[in-house]
Amino acid sequence: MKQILNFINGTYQPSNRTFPDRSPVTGEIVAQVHEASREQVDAAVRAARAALEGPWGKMTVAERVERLYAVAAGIEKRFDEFLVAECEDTGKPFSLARHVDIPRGAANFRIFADIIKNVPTEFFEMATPDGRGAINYSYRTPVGVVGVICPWNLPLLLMTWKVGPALACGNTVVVKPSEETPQTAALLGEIMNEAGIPPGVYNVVHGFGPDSAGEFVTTHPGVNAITFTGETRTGEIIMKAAAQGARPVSLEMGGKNAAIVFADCDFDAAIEGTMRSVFANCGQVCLGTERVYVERPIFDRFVEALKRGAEGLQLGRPDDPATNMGPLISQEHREKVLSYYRLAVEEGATVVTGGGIPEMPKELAGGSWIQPTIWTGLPDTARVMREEIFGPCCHIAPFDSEEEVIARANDSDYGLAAAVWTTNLSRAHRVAQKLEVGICWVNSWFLRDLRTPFGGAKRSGIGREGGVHSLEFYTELKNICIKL
Ligand SMILES: NC(=O)C1=CN([C@@H]2O[C@H](COP(=O)(O)OP(=O)(O)OC[C@H]3O[C@@H](n4cnc5c(N)ncnc54)[C@H](O)[C@@H]3O)[C@@H](O)[C@H]2O)C=CC1
Ligand SMILES: O=C(O)/C=C/C=C(\O)C(=O)O
Repeated sequence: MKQILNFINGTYQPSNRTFPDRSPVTGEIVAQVHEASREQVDAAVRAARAALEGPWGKMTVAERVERLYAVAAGIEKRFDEFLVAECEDTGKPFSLARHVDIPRGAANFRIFADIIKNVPTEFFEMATPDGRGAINYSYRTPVGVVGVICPWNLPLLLMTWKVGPALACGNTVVVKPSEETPQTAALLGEIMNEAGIPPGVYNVVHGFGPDSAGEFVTTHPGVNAITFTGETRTGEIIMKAAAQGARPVSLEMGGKNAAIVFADCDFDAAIEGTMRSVFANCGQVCLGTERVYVERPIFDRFVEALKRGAEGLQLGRPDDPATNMGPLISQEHREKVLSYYRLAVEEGATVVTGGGIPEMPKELAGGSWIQPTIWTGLPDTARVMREEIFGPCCHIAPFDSEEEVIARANDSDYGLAAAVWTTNLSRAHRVAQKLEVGICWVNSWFLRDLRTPFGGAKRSGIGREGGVHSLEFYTELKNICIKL
């Protein structure tokens, strides 16, 4: 059986306790994961601290950048290994991971290497009473040891989205991958060694949240800052842990994202984009759409077309080229999503399609498969309309005016992302500016320029990462004032 080890101070380390890594596709155990003890987490944090003082801390930006390029190249060189590991853990189709997860894993190192090379600094001249003046300039230093707590939905993509900028800024990291998806974070340790990243810069500790590696990392006084993606309730717990020592947090959390489809949209593009935003990654994307609002004149046509699309999705093994939807991450998560499928009916929804468990071939029957599902007929007050489900499902509601739909889209505790579909340019700007979200796509979805700010409003998060915004979190910005 494959063993997934902790990666501490540049070496792979077993531990006394293991837990199973199950395939969401078949339910079979694919590996045993070594759960880091409190002492191992402490060793990882101490290694990360020591690395700050060692060769890593002494490197020039140019030297760091060369190594980050080598990490990106290392991922690309072993692309297929990352692909297989990621799909084994998540069950997602190869076609998705090949185009999104693995290339982004490499891009996250390359882009932040580029950014750190080119980052400008502020400079202010000032007058002084003696007439000689003074100058001020800002100077960035690493924040220190960064705790990186990751979810399971886009494991390599989201982990490297944090580790890339953290290392570019000269920090060291202790990564806690999700217990569901430990493989690619562990594999990345080999790439780090091959790329000449000194021991202790990148550490990986496996385990769970409470009373396990997640809690040990976030409560460790040697960790200077914590970045997290996952559920809002977990983010709140981590924020409390970070309060001890007044440590900064970057939190990217849940969403209940709306898509707004105006009657003047490019209909086919809106259907294609909404298909992706609802069903990609089996609906397990924090940016995904769970509430679709469609202007009344095209409502029936839209519901019919999305239904056709959902019913055309091919569920199957990740390596089957025909597959375009995988299973949910686990039986436990499927139980959660199915509880919302039942709740939708109890709350009075009309089930347009789906609503249950699909029939799968015998060899896949142990997987966490679920039907893509569409509802209509719920009031905006229904729990299904207000709580994050994180599955391949959406509710479609008609609307009659721009003001009405903006108010309904904004009527949410969350504020992560939105998609607006219209060919009216003025309306696109007007609506996008009024939506209470961190990211608004117009006539697209998940079109990502990594230099742009990324994060959520309201209960969807705190802070922005991406481009120079990541530098705000991963560096201390110091002002140096020199009297001339
Ligand atoms: N919006 C998003 O990006 C995501 C949302 N979710 C939602 O969250 C639900 C729960 O999924 P989980 O994987 O359990 O998400 P989670 O938020 O509980 O877990 C994310 C990470 O946090 C760690 N963690 C959990 N509790 C912790 C604690 N007390 N201290 C430190 N670390 C802790 C976990 O081990 C994991 O690495 C899902 O059903 C889904 O609805 C899950 C993944 C991503
Ligand atoms: O950075 C991205 O492109 C994607 C981010 C997605 C999430 O944060 C998520 O699904 O949790």
